[in-house]
Amino acid sequence: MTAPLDSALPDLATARARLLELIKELAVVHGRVTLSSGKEADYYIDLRRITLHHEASQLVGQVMLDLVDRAGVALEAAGGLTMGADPVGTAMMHAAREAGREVDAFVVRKVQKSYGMGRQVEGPSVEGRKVVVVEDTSTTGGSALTAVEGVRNAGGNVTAVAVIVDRATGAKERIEAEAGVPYLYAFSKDELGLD
Ligand SMILES: O=P(O)(O)OC[C@H]1O[C@H](OP(=O)(O)OP(=O)(O)O)[C@H](O)[C@@H]1O
Ligand SMILES: O=C(O)c1cc(=O)[nH]c(=O)[nH]1
Repeated sequence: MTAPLDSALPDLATARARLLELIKELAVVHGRVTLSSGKEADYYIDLRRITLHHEASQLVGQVMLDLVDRAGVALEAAGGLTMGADPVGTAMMHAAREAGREVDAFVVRKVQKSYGMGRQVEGPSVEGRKVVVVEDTSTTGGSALTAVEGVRNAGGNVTAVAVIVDRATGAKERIEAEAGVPYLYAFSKDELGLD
């Protein structure tokens, strides 16, 4: 018989340290790579290997919810541009639920659906609600800004953009200037030992 998993959440310092360790071990890929923006870089942080990982996913939820709370940002829903953002939003939703809070997740489609409900933002309605737009990582900030626009078009009140890893390539400055909301990140590229 398999021993039951210990479902108790680690404290935040432990969660953060373990998540950093897992990101370094599993997500950082060195080598020349083309990015979403078409730019080239010498490393890639494949955070899907983290957000869809059996242990790391729970840590992502805890750490990202804490990031938003520490910044004093209100949230009733979390999500962003599919697909990198999708498991980040759902992890935060589950972490909030563990803490007895009600936070929904949502998904912003890259293109508005042309049939069915014809929505770009899927999930419980964000209309009139405080929404944090999330990302796994940001480079130019373009994906997060697309999500902000989609949420605003759906009537949501964007309170912040929050990402797991910031690559320090101008996303913070661009998002804060163009969207007019704070840009938060859980880990800097320096913490990952990247230059
Ligand atoms: O700040 P940006 O320049 O927009 O780049 C960051 C985006 O790139 C990646 O997604 P990608 O576009 O590869 O799509 P995916 O989420 O569907 O994998 C990542 O998940 C971010 O969404
Ligand atoms: O800019 C991107 O496309 C990008 C960078 C990165 O480090 N990781 C990722 O998933 N996308």
